[in-house]
Amino acid sequence: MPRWSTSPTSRNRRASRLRDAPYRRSKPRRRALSAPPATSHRASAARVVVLASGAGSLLRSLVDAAAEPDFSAEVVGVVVDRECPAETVLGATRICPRDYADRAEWDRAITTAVADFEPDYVVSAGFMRILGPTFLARFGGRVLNTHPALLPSFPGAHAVRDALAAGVRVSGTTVHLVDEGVDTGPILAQEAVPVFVGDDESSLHERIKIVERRLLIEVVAAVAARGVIIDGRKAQIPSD
Ligand SMILES: Nc1nc2c(c(=O)[nH]1)N[C@@H](CN(C=O)c1ccc(C(=O)N[C@@H](CCC(=O)O)C(=O)O)cc1)CN2
Ligand SMILES: NCC(=O)N[C@@H]1O[C@H](COP(=O)([O-])[O-])[C@@H](O)[C@H]1O
Repeated sequence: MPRWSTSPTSRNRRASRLRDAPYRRSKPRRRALSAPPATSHRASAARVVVLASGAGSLLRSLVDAAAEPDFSAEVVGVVVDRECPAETVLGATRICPRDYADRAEWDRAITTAVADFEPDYVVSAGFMRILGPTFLARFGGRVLNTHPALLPSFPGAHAVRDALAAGVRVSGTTVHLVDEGVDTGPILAQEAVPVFVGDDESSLHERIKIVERRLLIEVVAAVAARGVIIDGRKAQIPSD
């Protein structure tokens, strides 16, 4: 499987190469997306933009992990869709509020806002808005999302509430690539989290977030360092 590795070049050439890389197919049904080295403050670190909408605890964990000199990714920007605590985690932050004329216009606006940071990857960490076709055409194959349930169970905006309502004894967290569906993209990693008697949405969600913060950092580090091989509905991070 050919792997596209790109040597650090000018940002413009890199941005256009990144736009093309995810869509070149080496053979039917398989796409390989290498971890393009980024021309950033740390020559080898992949550039990551994080999307958030809420408390931003996962964002904070990722920013703290990426501050370590040997971490394979660097958080270069944050984009939020509303005023929220996540807005204050990193200096380089843009707000893309939902008050555009329609969803297509909002989709174009957030695509531009993210593209301005020239990311290699985008991480949705508590981002509560469905990304549209313009965004996915630009960053498809390079957008990760963390979801507080074991997909395909309990997709959507209220996963923890829905899992409790279903009476499950085990829930968990999923890190997946984002596609045009809602939480339907290829799964990269999952981890189970027990549901305790007496749990409410807050207690269970906090227990899930403890696992999420670690798993998201592990997956972002691995993808940034080794890329992702996408094979139809499945995705695999090559081993070391
Ligand atoms: N194209 C995609 N975009 C996003 C995905 C995805 O899988 N595909 N995941 C979400 C994150 N997410 C679950 O992990 C999620 C967030 C929000 C919703 C949703 O229904 N949003 C509503 C608004 C809900 C609200 O404001 O409370 C909406 O967009 O109309 C579903 C799943 C990130 N983006
Ligand atoms: N469907 C999307 C969704 O529910 N995402 C969830 O929002 C939380 C954000 O926490 P944070 O704001 O503390 O980082 C996380 O648990 C994340 O999985």
